[in-house]
Amino acid sequence: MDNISKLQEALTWANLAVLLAVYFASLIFYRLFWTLFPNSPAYYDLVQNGQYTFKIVDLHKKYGPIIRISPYELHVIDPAFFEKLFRQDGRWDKYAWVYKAFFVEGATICTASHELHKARRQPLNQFFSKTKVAARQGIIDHNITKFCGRVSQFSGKTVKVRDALSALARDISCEFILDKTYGNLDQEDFNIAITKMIQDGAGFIWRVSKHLRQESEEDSKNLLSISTTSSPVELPSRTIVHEIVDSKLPPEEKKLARVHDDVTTISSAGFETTASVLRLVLFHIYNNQEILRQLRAEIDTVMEASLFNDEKLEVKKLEQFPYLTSVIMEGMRLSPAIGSRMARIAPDRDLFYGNFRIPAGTPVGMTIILMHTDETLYPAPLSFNPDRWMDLEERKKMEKTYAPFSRGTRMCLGMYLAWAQMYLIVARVVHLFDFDFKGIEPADFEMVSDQFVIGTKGNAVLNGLVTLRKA
Ligand code: HEM
Repeated sequence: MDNISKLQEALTWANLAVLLAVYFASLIFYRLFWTLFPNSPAYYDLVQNGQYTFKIVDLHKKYGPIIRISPYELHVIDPAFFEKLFRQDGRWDKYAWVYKAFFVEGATICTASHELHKARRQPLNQFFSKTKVAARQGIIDHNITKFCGRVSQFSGKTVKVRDALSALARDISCEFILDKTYGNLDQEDFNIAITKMIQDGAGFIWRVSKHLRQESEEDSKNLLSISTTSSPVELPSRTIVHEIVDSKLPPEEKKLARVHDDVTTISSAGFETTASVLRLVLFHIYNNQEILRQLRAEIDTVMEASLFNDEKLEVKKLEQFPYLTSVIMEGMRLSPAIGSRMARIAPDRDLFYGNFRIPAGTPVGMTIILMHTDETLYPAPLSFNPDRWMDLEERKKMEKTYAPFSRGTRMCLGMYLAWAQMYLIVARVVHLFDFDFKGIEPADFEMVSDQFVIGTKGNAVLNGLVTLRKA
C-alpha cells in the first residue's frame, strides 16, 4: 500500500473527530492554564498581581533594548525610540486585545483602528482645547473653593487628603464634561467608595464603575434628547454629548450606547489620573520645607492679589512661575498616570529599531514610567527634585523623552484640563494650608505594581494634620 492510500485510510471521519477533539482540548488547556504557568505574562500579571512590568525590565537587562514579551507583542525600553513610535504622522492603531478588556468598545480611548479613532476624536478636540479650558476656568475655581471649604472644616484635625482630592477631580471632570456635578465633595466621606473601586477594582483606571455608568446613563440619555430636539436658545452649556451629536459622525456613532461609552470613559479618565499626581505633589511639597518655602516665595504675592484685590487668578499667569511649573512637571514625571506599557501598531508599514525590522501589524510598546525613571536621563530618578526642570535649556532637552500625557495621535485629550487643575489646586492649597503628613514616606508613592494605573506601596493614602496657614 503506497503512502497516499495509507493516508486516505487514516483520514476517516472518526479519526478527524478525535484529532479535532484533541486540538480543541489542548487549546482550552493552553488558554486556561498554560498562560498561568510561571514565567508567562499572565502569571506575572494575574497570579503575582501586576508584576510583569518589572519582569520586562529584567528581560531587557538580559536581552537588550528590544524584546518579545508575548507571542505577539514587542517592547522597547530605549527612550530614543519614543518619538519614533508615538507620532502624529502616519497611521497608528492601538492593540485591540488590551482595550477590549475594558468592555467599552464605543469609547474613543479604546478604539483600535486609526481611522475610526480619528473620526471619533475630531469633534472632541475643540471642547478640550486650551482656549476652551481657560474660558471655563470657573468650573475648576468654584470646585476648588468648595474643596478648600471642606478641608478647612478639619483644621487642627486629620483630613483624608486622598479622598478629598479624588472627589475634587471627579466633580471637576463631570461638571466640565456633562455640565453636572455629582456632588462628591458634598459627601461626608468624599464618596470614597468610587476612589476605591477605581484603585482596587481589578486595577483598571478606565474600567468604568457600575456606579458611574448607571448615574450617567440617565444623564447621557437626557442630554442626547435635549441636544437633538431643543433649539440652540434652550440648550444648557455645551457638553461632549452636544459635540458628538452636532458632528459629522454617521448616525450609528450618535446612538446612546456609543455616546455613553465616551461619556463614561472620558469623564473617568480625568479622575484618578489627576488626583494621583496631586497627591504625590502635595506630599513632596509638605515633606520638604525648602520646596514649600520656595513655592510660597514665588506664588504668595499673586495669591494675595487674587484674594484681596479680586484679581482673577488665571492659569496663564501661574504658568509663568518657573518653580511652580517645575514642581508640577516633577510630579508628573514620577506619576504619569499609567503603569502599563502602551503598544502602538503601524498597520501599513514596517518599523525599524536599529537593524531590527518590525513587521507591519506588530504591536510594539513602551512604558512611560520606565522612561521617566531611567537614570541615564534623570540622576537619582526616584527622588522628587523640581530643580532638575529649572534650567530652561536642560528642560528643553529632557522634554523629548518626557511624556506624562503620551504623544502622537492618541495623546491625552484632557491634557489642558489636567494642567489647569494642577496649577490652580497646588497654588491655592499651598497658599492656604499647612499639612503634617506624619508616617508617610516618599517610598509610599513609588510604583510597586502595574494596575494599568500605577499601583503604589502606600495605596495613595494621604492622611495629614491640617491647619490654616498662619499669616
Ligand atoms: C495628570 C492627569 C492626566 C494624565 C497624566 C493623563 C495621561 C494620559 C495618557 C498617558 C493617555 C494615553 C493613554 C493610551 O495611550 O491609552 C491619556 C489618554 C486620554 N486621556 Fe488623559 N491623563 C490625565 C488627565 C486626563 C483628564 C483630566 C481627562 C479628561 C477629563 C483625560 C482624558 C483622556 C482621554 C479621553 C484619553 C484618550 C485619548 C485618545 O485615545 O484619543 N485625561 N491620558
